Amino acid sequence: MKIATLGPKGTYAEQAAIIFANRMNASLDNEDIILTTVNHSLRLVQNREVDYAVIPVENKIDGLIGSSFDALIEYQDFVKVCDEVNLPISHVLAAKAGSDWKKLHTVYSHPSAINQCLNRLEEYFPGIALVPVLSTSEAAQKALLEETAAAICSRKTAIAHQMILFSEEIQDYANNETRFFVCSLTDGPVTQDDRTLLAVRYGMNQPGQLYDTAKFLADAQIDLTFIQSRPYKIRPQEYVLIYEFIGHKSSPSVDVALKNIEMQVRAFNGWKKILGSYPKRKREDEVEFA
Ligand SMILES: O=C(O)C(=O)Cc1ccccc1
Repeated sequence: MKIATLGPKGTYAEQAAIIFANRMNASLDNEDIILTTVNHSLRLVQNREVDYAVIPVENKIDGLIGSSFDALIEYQDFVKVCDEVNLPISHVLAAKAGSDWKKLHTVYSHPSAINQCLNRLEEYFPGIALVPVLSTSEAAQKALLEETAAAICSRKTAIAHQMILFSEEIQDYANNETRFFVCSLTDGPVTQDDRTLLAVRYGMNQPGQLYDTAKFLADAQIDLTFIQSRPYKIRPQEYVLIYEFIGHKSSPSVDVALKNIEMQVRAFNGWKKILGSYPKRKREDEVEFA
């Protein structure tokens, strides 16, 4: 099995990919994990160069990771969400061995990780420069090159680089966790505890469009888990709406709602795309081993 995910080595996404491979009883060698960007991971699935992509989509403190949803919309013709991993997250603030926290000037991390620690960082290090990079492990690599920089990353990654820990559990709220989507060329199987992700573009604007979609779901007794809007990047102040709800796309009640939504959006030259159906999973530290 080959899996593409966010790199370089040492990201939380890599941990999620390994957890998913274990769940599938697949053995992974180092070369079976391709460490790259979120967009490129999905492209590798589309081109059949890997079986799965694992991408971060939602953090308990910082919320939905918009750029990952944009990538799912971009690749939706071929790539579907088929599973998820809910990973407990605990960040450290780490720096090159020998650095002095009193001289700290810059903190690098993934933008979501920075947001998860914003209050603490402002309290402990007022005026510090917060610099976003593509991942927490890239942040660690950057911090190692500077005497006055630190990274927000996992404890494991900091230890692997022999860094010193200025602070552990640096996130603003306890019991932090991030949800990752697993993506492949097909949706997940029906498990009776599934969710579906739907993207809707309404086309011509009409009052009550969001209400009508929500009503089709409500009429079919479908429970919404979130609605998110993303910019429709080719026209200013226009949006793609993303709905996540309980139920597999192949269940009869979801099918009825989706057919109604299809008629609704077609009437105004809009579109609807199913981004995938996938089992709802427990947080990994609550999973019981057989
Ligand atoms: O940068 C990482 O390590 C990622 O996997 C993305 C991310 C960043 C912050 C919290 C969870 C996941």
